[in-house]
Amino acid sequence: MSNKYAIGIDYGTESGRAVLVELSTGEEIESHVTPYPHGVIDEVLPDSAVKLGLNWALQHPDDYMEVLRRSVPAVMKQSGISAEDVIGIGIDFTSCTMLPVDEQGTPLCFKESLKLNPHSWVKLWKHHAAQDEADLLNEIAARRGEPFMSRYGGKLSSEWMIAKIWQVLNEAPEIYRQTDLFFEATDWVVSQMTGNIVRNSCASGYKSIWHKNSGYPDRQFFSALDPRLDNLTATKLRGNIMPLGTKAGELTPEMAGVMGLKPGTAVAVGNVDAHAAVPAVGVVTPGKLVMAMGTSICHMVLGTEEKAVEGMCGVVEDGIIPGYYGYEAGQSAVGDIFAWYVDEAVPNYVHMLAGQEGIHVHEWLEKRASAYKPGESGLLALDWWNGNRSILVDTNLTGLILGCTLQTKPEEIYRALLEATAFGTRKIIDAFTQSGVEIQELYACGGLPQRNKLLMQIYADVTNREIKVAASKQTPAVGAAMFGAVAAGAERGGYATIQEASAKMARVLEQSYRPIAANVLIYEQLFQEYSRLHDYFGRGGNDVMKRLKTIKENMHTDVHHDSL
Ligand SMILES: Nc1ncnc2c1ncn2[C@@H]1O[C@H](COP(=O)(O)OP(=O)(O)O)[C@@H](O)[C@H]1O
Ligand SMILES: O=C(CO)[C@@H](O)[C@@H](O)COP(=O)(O)O
Repeated sequence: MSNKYAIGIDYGTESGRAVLVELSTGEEIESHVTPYPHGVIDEVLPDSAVKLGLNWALQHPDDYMEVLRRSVPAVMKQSGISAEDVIGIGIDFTSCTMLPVDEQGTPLCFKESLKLNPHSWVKLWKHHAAQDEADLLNEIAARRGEPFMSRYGGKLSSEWMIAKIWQVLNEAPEIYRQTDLFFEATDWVVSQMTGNIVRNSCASGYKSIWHKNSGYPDRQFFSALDPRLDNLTATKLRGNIMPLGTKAGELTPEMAGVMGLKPGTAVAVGNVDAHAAVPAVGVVTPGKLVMAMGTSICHMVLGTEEKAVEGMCGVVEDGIIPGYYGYEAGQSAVGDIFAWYVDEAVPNYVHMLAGQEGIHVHEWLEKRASAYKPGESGLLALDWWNGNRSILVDTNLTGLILGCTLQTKPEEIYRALLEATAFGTRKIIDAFTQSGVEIQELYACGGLPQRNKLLMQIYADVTNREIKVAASKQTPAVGAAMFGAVAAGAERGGYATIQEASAKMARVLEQSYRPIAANVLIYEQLFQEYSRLHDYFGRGGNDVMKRLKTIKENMHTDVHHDSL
């Protein structure tokens, strides 16, 4: 029998990437990246003068289709393999990235009459404008003693589905009324490929308060939020919810033509980006924390029991690997913080020197920052540039750098920012282990681990744990391809289970990062200081960050009104 292949597509924040993977070894034959033509829409709606509010982040649904139109034919062409031998497709996506569609599955923002309404567009995972709804949801759920709250670390994020839907209802009831379904973007793309409406258990579990045994919360809960949401789950969230690895359907002839593949190719149910990465680094058992490190970090670990962990994003049975409870926590900004610093705050001379050395500013800063010992700069930062997802679950928190003097150098600030994100991860690890979810080893994947060695050494030192690094630079896409192979099934040359696929296809680099004892000691001291700042600013000791944000929002509203 000829070699068989699957295609995995990873839909990130800025781009979608397709990889073509050989199934017996996991070898990545070809990959192709399509940057989203419209990128992240956070200022003005496309082709319009409609300005977006603070904390908005939207996307264009056609950008996702563009990835299918460009990247899939590209990997097929580059590889020269026959479409007959591609037996499965899997996709993974940022989440909760959601959109409203009509009865035909057409996104409402494609309609002339609705396209100027920001609520008709895709709300990206990092859309943070539903915080009021999230706060109220948490208050009402706590008052009612809703049992599901313990599965979500005691608080639901404004990034998740119900807060986002409620914001649509509050601010654009006409869009809510015209919405037939609210979709996770991953499920919408699968529906476009197969013609079937199938939701995936992973995104539904983590982001939409769905539970394998008890389903969604009852109608009384939704009525208590808002009587207009009473029947939400039976109407606008309806649809079969299927476990990961299930075949959602087969590629339609039309989409097969667009993608250069065969009609009938198996398509797996959608998945969440970070979660797809777990089997792709070979993690199918408990005790191993997988960190998907990119724009943000998602932390995933498996367990055999359901435990309550402060501030986790969720624990979902079968949510990552069938047969286990999958735990997820996360930091809403990591690479994004470093990007902010490089783009917005690094002095011009650094850009010039990096240019003269022919290296990227990140590399220049990393090189210089590596010359410092932990603690040597006297700086400490709080990594809340995009709020705090875990463990405080509060998007109203903001960033902080402490200890600057007239001598402070850009590379010292860069190092303090790297360290701050490592302390954020350490907080998450401590929350898990203190609640009885074991973590012995760390695995890292995503865009950061192979780009920044200093960052990885700092993480090993701050967490005092060895970190293994994924061999692939496209780990979620490889994981998605594995699920595509499982959807195709063993009889067609794929795999019967994700565990089998992982055993054959997963790969990590030989070189790992081990903690350096001297650094561990200093970082322990710095972490104690970080924890004091964390609690002071994050747990009500001083709500200055929130007061500043309120003043800013009020000023923004005034300025906006003045300019009308
Ligand atoms: N050398 C580097 N050191 C630290 N961060 C980097 C470096 N190069 C890129 N980044 C950051 O990595 C992030 C992109 O990560 P990636 O995993 O590729 O994307 P995504 O999170 O969208 O999947 C960006 O936020 C970027 O600023
Ligand atoms: O929240 C999740 C997964 O649960 C992510 O999709 C979100 O943090 C975005 O991830 P990226 O940093 O774009 O890889």
